[in-house]
Amino acid sequence: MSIRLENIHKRFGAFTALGDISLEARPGEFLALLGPSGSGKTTLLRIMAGLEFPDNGRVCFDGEDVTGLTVAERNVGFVFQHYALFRHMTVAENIAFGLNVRPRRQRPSRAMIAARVQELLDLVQLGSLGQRYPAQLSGGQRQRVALARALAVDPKLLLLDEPFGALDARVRKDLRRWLRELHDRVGLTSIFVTHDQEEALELADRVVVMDHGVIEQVATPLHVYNEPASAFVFDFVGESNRIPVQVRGGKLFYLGQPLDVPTIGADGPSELFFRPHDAAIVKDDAGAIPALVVQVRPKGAGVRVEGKLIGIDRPFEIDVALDEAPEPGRIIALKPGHPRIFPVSREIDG
Ligand SMILES: Nc1ncnc2c1ncn2[C@@H]1O[C@H](COP(=O)(O)OP(=O)(O)OP(=O)(O)O)[C@@H](O)[C@H]1O
Repeated sequence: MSIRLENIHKRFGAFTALGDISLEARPGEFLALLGPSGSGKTTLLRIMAGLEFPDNGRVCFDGEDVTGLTVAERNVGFVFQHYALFRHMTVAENIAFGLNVRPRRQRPSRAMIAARVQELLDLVQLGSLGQRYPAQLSGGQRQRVALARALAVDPKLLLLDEPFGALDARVRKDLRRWLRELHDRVGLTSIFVTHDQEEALELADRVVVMDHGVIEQVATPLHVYNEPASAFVFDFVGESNRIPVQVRGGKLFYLGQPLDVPTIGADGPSELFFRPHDAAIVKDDAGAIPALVVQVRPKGAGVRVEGKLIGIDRPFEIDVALDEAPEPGRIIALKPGHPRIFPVSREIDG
């Protein structure tokens, strides 16, 4: 199923939670809504589910306008972090819930429901735990039951709001992979809310980066990481160093000195961004950025060098090979690789 949002606006009193959101998820796609707390991710997901209604705009499923339909009429599956399992019901009863509450004429027979529950238990790899109660399961197992419950009604669209938020890092990572496989196997269209960039980049076909109720960028994980559309996206989707610079006549200046960095962009105050693993320590300090090394720590096969930029007292982090590790206390010359330059804007000031 495809889902299309057209010019969605949502206000809570005088506060605009969603500006003007237009977005499309293709059939079978796995989309991640990524953004900081309060950026409007959950509100957007609730609007798709039919738990919240927009002030303006349309929600279409497979081209059909469903904006006015309730959650019960939309047949979507959803898993919310705080949408807990029913404690007084067994795992099997929890999974069967959505089928059992159907009006009599639409309800499958008891035997069919039991068979469907077993099929879902097998799918989420909890085959023999149907008679347990939620309190007798681990957090990760509970979230898998919540997923099975969401899938019981055969939704074409699965909406997930930080479903693994409360779990520890290891379990989270395993469940993430498992969820992606499940999505592919069942042939769903899934939309996943997270504020964790690693989760979004690892799971999604495309990432929707949101801030202050608007979409900053929609692109594949590789594209948002390597070609971020704004300073906000650069900062939010990975580790970054940001340095205040001036663009003048196609050249870049840092504290009045020219930097040996290719520049495209309009004249004016700007910020230079680069990732820690894209920087090098160079011998020649002409055109480079002087920095004081404070700490050197192991990182992967190399080291993470941390310290302060000389002249502006701003921290930096770069990753270099072990045999290039500088001594703490030394002054080095930094050369950014794959730099991006953005004019100074609201996000950077903020
Ligand atoms: N029912 C409501 N009444 C008033 N304001 C609301 C309501 N629901 C959400 N908001 C506000 O709308 C904004 C967006 O909230 P939303 O929950 O969509 O953000 P989010 O990106 O999902 O954040 P988080 O990651 O913290 O869950 C927030 O500033 C929030 O306080």
